[in-house]
Amino acid sequence: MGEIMKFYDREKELNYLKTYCQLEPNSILFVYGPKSSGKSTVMRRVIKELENSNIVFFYYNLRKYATPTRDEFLRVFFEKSDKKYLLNKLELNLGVCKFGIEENFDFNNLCLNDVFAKINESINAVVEEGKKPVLIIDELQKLKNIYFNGGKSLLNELFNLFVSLTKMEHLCHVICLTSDTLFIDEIYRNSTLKNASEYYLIDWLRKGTIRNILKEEGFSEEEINYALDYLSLPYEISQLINNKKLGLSVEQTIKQWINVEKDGLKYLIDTTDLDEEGLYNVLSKFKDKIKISYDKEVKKEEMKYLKFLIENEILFYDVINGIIKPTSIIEWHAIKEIINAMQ
Ligand SMILES: Nc1ncnc2c1ncn2[C@@H]1O[C@H](COP(=O)(O)OP(=O)(O)OP(=O)(O)O)[C@@H](O)[C@H]1O
Repeated sequence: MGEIMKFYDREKELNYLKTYCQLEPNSILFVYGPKSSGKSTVMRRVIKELENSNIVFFYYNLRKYATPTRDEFLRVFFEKSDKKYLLNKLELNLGVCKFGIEENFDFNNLCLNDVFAKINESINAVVEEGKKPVLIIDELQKLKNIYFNGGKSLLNELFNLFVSLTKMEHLCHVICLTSDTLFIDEIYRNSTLKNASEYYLIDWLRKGTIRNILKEEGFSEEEINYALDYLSLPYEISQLINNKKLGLSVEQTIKQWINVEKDGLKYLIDTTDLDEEGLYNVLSKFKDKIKISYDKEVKKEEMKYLKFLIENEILFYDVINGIIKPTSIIEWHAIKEIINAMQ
């Protein structure tokens, strides 16, 4: 699917990530950003554009799994084979790899040390062939609740392994993608990862980019100027183009989107146990501005409301830059309409 679709300009992000993959591994990279900002799409594009380089990508996409169990994790990450690494059949059109594990390996009796030894062997096999291994995990936070014998948390142990592969041994890049920003917040405060990780934000599309795309797609100057006040995410552009073909005006499409978000937000407020006033107060912070500073504008007692809105993907919390904003500009307009209706 992704391959037929148009890819909208992400020049800066592509260059950053492509260059990053070719530098010596030194830290774990966390790629984060608002919901649907295009993190996976950019990453997959990076892999495609580097397909003829000497990089071997181990790419795992956990998006497809609700919450993987320990067994599912093992089956996603490893495949029985006499090779140390082999093509990942779940991602055939990307030409990425997966760790190999001996035929007689007993998945049921694996301990974490065995798992990590296997990962190390695969990565070293790549290095010995004179190639560069890069490990990418999309939606890493889904491994959060997996435990191995002795109650060891898979994710915590993985972080230790990742620090060793990158910062200590400089063997392999580790790139983790997530749109769960409360998870990024946890990671940011995790002591194992202090001074061992970097963060890269894939944010909304820039206005200039959106303008160029709409121009190329034959939208009028008037339509473009209208749309620029509302669009921020790549899929909104594709949908706007489709809707135009289907006879809907730019204005109609955008009004519908805002209504959908408004409805969703109202439902959320109506069905939560949190008190409405607290929620509205927090939402009111966005009345006249699109982003707020976590340091300066959030009081301790407001945190539970903010957390609720972040968990439900109404707001996006960028811990690295210390700001909170709606997940999209459409969402911002929905929030403003809800606050205005209150008064
Ligand atoms: N640069 C782009 N050009 C065209 N379409 C894009 C681009 N980036 C993203 N999209 C489209 O936007 C949608 C969301 O993209 P994607 O899944 O990559 O976002 P994400 O940030 O990884 O999402 P999530 O928040 O779910 O992790 C997809 O339908 C994708 O095809």
